[in-house]
Amino acid sequence: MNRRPRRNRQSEVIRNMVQETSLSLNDFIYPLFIIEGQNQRIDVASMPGIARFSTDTLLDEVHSCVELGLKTFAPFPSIPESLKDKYATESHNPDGLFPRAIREIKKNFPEVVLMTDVAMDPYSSDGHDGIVENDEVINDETLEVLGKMALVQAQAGADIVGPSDMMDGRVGHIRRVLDENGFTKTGIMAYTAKYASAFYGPFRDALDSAPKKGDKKTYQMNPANSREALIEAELDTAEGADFLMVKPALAYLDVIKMLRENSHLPIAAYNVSGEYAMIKAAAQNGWLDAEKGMVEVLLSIKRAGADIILSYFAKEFAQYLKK
Ligand SMILES: NCc1[nH]cc(CCC(=O)O)c1CC(=O)O
Ligand SMILES: [Mg+2]
Repeated sequence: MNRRPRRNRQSEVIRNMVQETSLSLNDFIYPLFIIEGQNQRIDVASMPGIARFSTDTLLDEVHSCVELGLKTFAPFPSIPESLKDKYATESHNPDGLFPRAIREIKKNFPEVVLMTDVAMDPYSSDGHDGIVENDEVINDETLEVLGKMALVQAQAGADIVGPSDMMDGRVGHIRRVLDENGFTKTGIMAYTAKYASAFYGPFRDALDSAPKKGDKKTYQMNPANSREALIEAELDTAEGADFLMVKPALAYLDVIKMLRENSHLPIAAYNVSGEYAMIKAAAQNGWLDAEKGMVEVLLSIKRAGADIILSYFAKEFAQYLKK
C-alpha cells in the first residue's frame, strides 16, 4: 500500500502534530446566572455543576474562573416574579439586579470582559422576548425597550451587548442608541441565527423565563432552515454587528460552517443549556464519559468554524486543561 493514513496516528506526538483544530481558553465565554440575595449559591437541578449566584458569591465564582484563565463571561439575571411586567420595565432600571452585578464584577475585575444579554424574557410577565399584544409579539415597539436595556447595561460597564431576542432591526436600533449616548466602543454580539429550540429548557428553568403562553416560533428561526441564516447574517452585518452568533451549536454545526464561509466577522456559537444537560445526564447514568464527551463536542463546534464558544463547560474545560 502506497497510502497508509494510520502512519499519522501511530503515536500521541504525531497525532498532536497533525491535529487540525485545537481549543484555547481564549475561545470561551462562560455564562453565569445571577439571583438576588446574599451568600446564595443555588444549584440548577437540570444543569449539574451550574449554580445561580447572589452578587457576593458570584464575585468568588468569577475570581476562581479568572485564576483558571477564563476572562470572558455572559451573565444572566433571574428576576423575581414580582418585578416582572408586560413591558419588562425592570430591564432598564439602572439600579436593578443586573446593572448592579455588572458594576460589581467590573469594579473587582476590570480586565474581565462581559457580554450581556439583551432580551425581555427574564423581565417579562409574559415570558416572551418582546411585548405581547393580542397574543402577538410586536416588533417595533419592542425595539424601544431593547435600546433602553442595552444602554443601561453599557452604562453599567458591559463591554459587549448580546441581543438574543430575534426582533427585526434590533442590532441597528441598539447601535444607534449606544452611539447617540457616547458608547461607540460597546460591541454588539448578535444572536444572528437563533433557532426555536427544545435545547433551551434547562436555561428557562434556571431563570424561570419560559413563555407563559405559546412558543417563540414567530421570532426564533425554524430548525429546518439554513439559507435564512444568511439573510439574518447580512442584515446584522449591515446594521453594525461586531460578531455573529449561531444558537444552539450542536444541532446547527452546518449553519456555523455556512456563516464562517460567508462572513468576515468573528462567528460565535452558543453550546446551550440542553446540550450541556444531555451530556451530564448521560454521564450521571454511566452511559458515557463526560470529560471525553465535553472535549469532543467543543472540538466539533470549533472545527465547524466557530471562533468563539459560549459554553457551560467553559470552567470545566479550563480545569481539564490545568491537569
Ligand atoms: N432570550 C433569552 C435567552 N438567552 C439565552 C437563552 C438560552 C440559553 C441556553 O439555553 O443555554 C435564552 C432562552 C430563550 O430564548 O428562550
Ligand atoms: Mg434578525
